[in-house]
Formats: sequence, C-alpha cells, structure tokens
Amino acid sequence: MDVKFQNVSLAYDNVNNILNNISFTIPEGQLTCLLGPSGCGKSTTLNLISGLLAPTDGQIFFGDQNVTKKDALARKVGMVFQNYALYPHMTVLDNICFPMKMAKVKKADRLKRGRELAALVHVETELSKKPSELSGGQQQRVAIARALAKSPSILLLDEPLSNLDARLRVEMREEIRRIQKETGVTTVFVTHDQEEAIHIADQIMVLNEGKIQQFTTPNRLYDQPDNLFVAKFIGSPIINTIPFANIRDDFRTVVPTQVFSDGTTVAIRAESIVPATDPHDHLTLLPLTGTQVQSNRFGRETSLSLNYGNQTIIADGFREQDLGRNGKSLQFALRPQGVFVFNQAGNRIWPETVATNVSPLKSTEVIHA
Ligand SMILES: Nc1ncnc2c1ncn2[C@@H]1O[C@H](COP(=O)(O)OP(=O)(O)OP(=O)(O)O)[C@@H](O)[C@H]1O
Repeated sequence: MDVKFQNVSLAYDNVNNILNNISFTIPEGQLTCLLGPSGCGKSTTLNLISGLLAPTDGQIFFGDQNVTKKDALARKVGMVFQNYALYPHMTVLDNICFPMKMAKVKKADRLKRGRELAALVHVETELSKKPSELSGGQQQRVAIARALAKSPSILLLDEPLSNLDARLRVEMREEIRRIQKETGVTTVFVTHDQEEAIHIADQIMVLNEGKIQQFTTPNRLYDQPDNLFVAKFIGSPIINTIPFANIRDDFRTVVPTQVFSDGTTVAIRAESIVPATDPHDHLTLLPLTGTQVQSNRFGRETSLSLNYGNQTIIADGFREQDLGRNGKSLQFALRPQGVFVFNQAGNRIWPETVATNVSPLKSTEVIHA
C-alpha cells in the first residue's frame, strides 16, 4: 500500500511547525529511507505515518483510504525500534506469536505462522530461548518477525540497527533488505547514516529542518544532488567545496554565462579529480593546476590533498605513479560526473537542473538489484 502525505504540517506546541506543509508519496512494496541529521524530523514523520501522532494540518492516505483521523491500531502498521522492546519473560516463539494471540488467531494457526516467520528471519533454531539469551542481531530479527506477525499494511523501522556493532549493522541491513524483498511489504526505514540508507533503500527522502531536500533513488542523490545540503550529506569522503569566485576563470569556457555570474560554490567529488594524463581520456574541463599538499597510500588506494582555489581538496582518483611531490605544483583534470555549481540559495544550477521526483518513481528509476 502506498503512503501519501498531502500538505502535512506538525507543531508539537500547536504554534511552531516542525514539519511545514510537506507532500510526498511513498511507493507500494518498496523500501524507503527517511534520512537526515538529528532533529530534522525523521521520527516525527514516521510517527505521523504510524498514527502515534496526528498532523496539525493536512491529510494522510494509505492507498485510497484517508487515515488522517485513524489511530495506530486501526492503521495496522508494524513497528520496530532500536531497543527491540521484546517481552523478556516470553520465549522467542511466544514473542513472535504475541500479536496474533492479541488478534485471537487460533493457537495452531499462530504457531504455524510464528514458525514460518522465525524461519524467514533465520531464528528458527532459537524458538524456546528467552530474549536475554540472544545476541543483539538475533533480538532485532525477532522484533522484525513480531512486527510482521500482524500482517502489517506497512512496516516502520526507526533506527533499528543503531544498537548493533559495525559488522552486525552491515549484516542486518542486508537481512532487512532480503526480508523486505521476500515479503514485499511497503517499508519505511529511519536512519541518520547515509551509507546505511544508500545500501538498503529503493529511494531515500533526505530531510533537513523539517523540509524535504530531495526524494529519489540513492544513485540519483549521489549523481544529481538538487542542492548543496544533499551534495554534502551523501557520499564519503564528503564532497569538496570551493568558493566559485576563487576558480571562476577556470570554468569560464565550461559553464553558461548565467552560471558564470550566479554560481557561488563549486562541489567536486573526490573520485572526479584525476591526473591530467588520465588514460581513459574522458575529461571535459581544461587541465587545472594545484599544489600537492600531501599524499597517502592505503593498500591499493591513494588519497591526495591538493591546494586548489585557496582550498584544500581531497582526490582519490590517482594511482601511486601519478602522484607528484609534496609542495610542488600538480596538473589534474575533472571528470564530467561529480562536478556541480550551486547558487547563493544552495540550489544546483549546473549541470542543468533535472526536475526531481517526489511522486512514485518509475520502476526503471529504481536502481536496487
Ligand atoms: N514530543 C515533542 N515535543 C516537542 N518537540 C519535539 C517532540 N519530539 C520532537 N520534538 C522536536 O521536533 C524536532 C524533530 O524531532 P524528530 O525526533 O522528529 O527528529 P529526528 O530527525 O528523528 O531526530 P533524531 O535522529 O535525533 O531522532 C526536533 O527539533 C525535536 O526537538
């Protein structure tokens, strides 16, 4: 079932809007991430979807049904939080079956379904254990199975991996992806971790200060950020930024006149900075010159700090043999992708703006395999 927000606002104190007139559609059967820094309104948005919060203004639809006035129970959403919230005195199987017991599903039926769900999340060998006997990852698997036990219309996950260590986080995000694909349940996943979002999502809604910055596929966010906030929030290492005034002349023959006069910031991805003698020979811009500040090699990779336009920028598209000497000038060039110019308001003005999508994406735009 898709989820539609129409001009939704939310003020906790009925005065100051945390979310201000936002509209979007979360497509059916896919995994959508709400991504943004702390306090941007991710949990508020999720709680509006679940029905734990009611909007101050606007309407919310599940499919064709207006659910704005319906509570969490009536909306039949499944929720998973970071702290698992399993019942400590119940076994794994009883935890998973609990929502079905509340719904008065016959015992034989709920035990059968409970075992199926345990197998789906790979805890079928732990059925008689108590939560305290499980690892964090296993507890989160049980929490997901329990959320799925009520056959939810929508599955909502609020930072479900933040209590897990780094390795388990990666393993569990793949597992959530698999479970979502196998069940096909429309899923909304809240995270502040851009890498997590990029790996797990069909599409990502980037929020900042209660406003949608961009809502599209992970690749499109990376390749065509609408604004400087998105360009800096998505990608690691963080995109290089240089005041356009410092390097405007280098771009004179490359950008249209309007961009030449309106541009205030250039942002360049580290991998888009390559040696002037790039063997692939697919450069767009004139050769540029900077000063090599420092270079580091980590196994097969190099990281190069360059001074260009009175700014230190990072390049990771160099091979060791292409490096120069620290303190000496170095010729380099830019790849066509990963170079953007933003105006005073922070909006991308070059390459040309492509209209972004806040409505359901065409299936061809969904890049997840
Ligand atoms: N119950 C509340 N009463 C008043 N203000 C609140 C309440 N809950 C959240 N806020 C405020 O609303 C804003 C958005 O909070 P929200 O929890 O949605 O952000 P978030 O993006 O989920 O942040 P985090 O990643 O830190 O959980 C914040 O400024 C927060 O202080």
